[in-house]
Amino acid sequence: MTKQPLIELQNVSFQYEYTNVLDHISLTINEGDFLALLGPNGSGKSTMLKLILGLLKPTSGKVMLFGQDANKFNHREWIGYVSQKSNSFNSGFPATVKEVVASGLVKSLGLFKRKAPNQDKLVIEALQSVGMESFVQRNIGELSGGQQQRVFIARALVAKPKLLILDEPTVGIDYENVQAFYDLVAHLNARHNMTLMLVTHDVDVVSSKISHVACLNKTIHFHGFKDDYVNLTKDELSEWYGMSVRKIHSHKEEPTK
Ligand SMILES: Nc1ncnc2c1ncn2[C@@H]1O[C@H](COP(=O)(O)OP(=O)(O)OP(=O)(O)O)[C@@H](O)[C@H]1O
Repeated sequence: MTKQPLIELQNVSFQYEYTNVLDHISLTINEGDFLALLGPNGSGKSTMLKLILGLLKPTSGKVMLFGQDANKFNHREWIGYVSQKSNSFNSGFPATVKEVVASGLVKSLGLFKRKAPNQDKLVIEALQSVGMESFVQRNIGELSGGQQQRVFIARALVAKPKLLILDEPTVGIDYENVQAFYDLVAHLNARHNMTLMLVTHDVDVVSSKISHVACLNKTIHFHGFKDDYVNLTKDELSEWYGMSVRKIHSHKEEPTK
């Protein structure tokens, strides 16, 4: 059975003023994929996300979402997004976990529309899926960074998206919680067939979970299955990136002593 492409970038270029940031990018993400988008600082990852989220328009080329031209795409609720700084609310922030998660329904309901009849149920279900239902009445600022991150995943999940985009979601979270976080998203991918696009500097920690890797540095230097990425040499990667690259450990490799 052929999988539906959810995101297609067709020969997309983008420039800010005079700076060419993305150069003839073609990339397809299919239903069920778990793609890690890797690239050094300034390589264009956030710009690419903004093009996918409809916040920027390509200078040339085309963005297709769920088979439709992104300009005409009117199902934004199918795409969940968790941004880089979703886990840094301080303790005085005046919103409960319930309110934060419910705000994720705005996209599908419209800002000034009435509360969905089943809103409370949807909020609890979303919190259950990230193991945070017992925190529903708590203030978001009282939670740890890792707990806040889970709440923001629930906020992205409450509208039941088909595609979840995570932009460096584990910055500032300790190692143990990072592992738990990736177990959670891998579960969403494997059990709920949720398509995932994860933007990161470091693929090491997710190596066992992802299905595909794309390496971006203004152009796409590699896009393929994770196992093919694992078999690339360090030199190949460094040449493409123009810098030294940390490599994910293949299970075949001996651990370093
Ligand atoms: N609004 C803007 N105006 C002009 N140039 C910009 C703007 N936003 C980003 N840039 C430039 O575009 C390039 C790509 O930036 P982008 O934020 O997409 O990279 P990134 O891969 O997400 O980086 P990082 O890993 O540091 O977040 C950089 O050179 C950046 O300076």
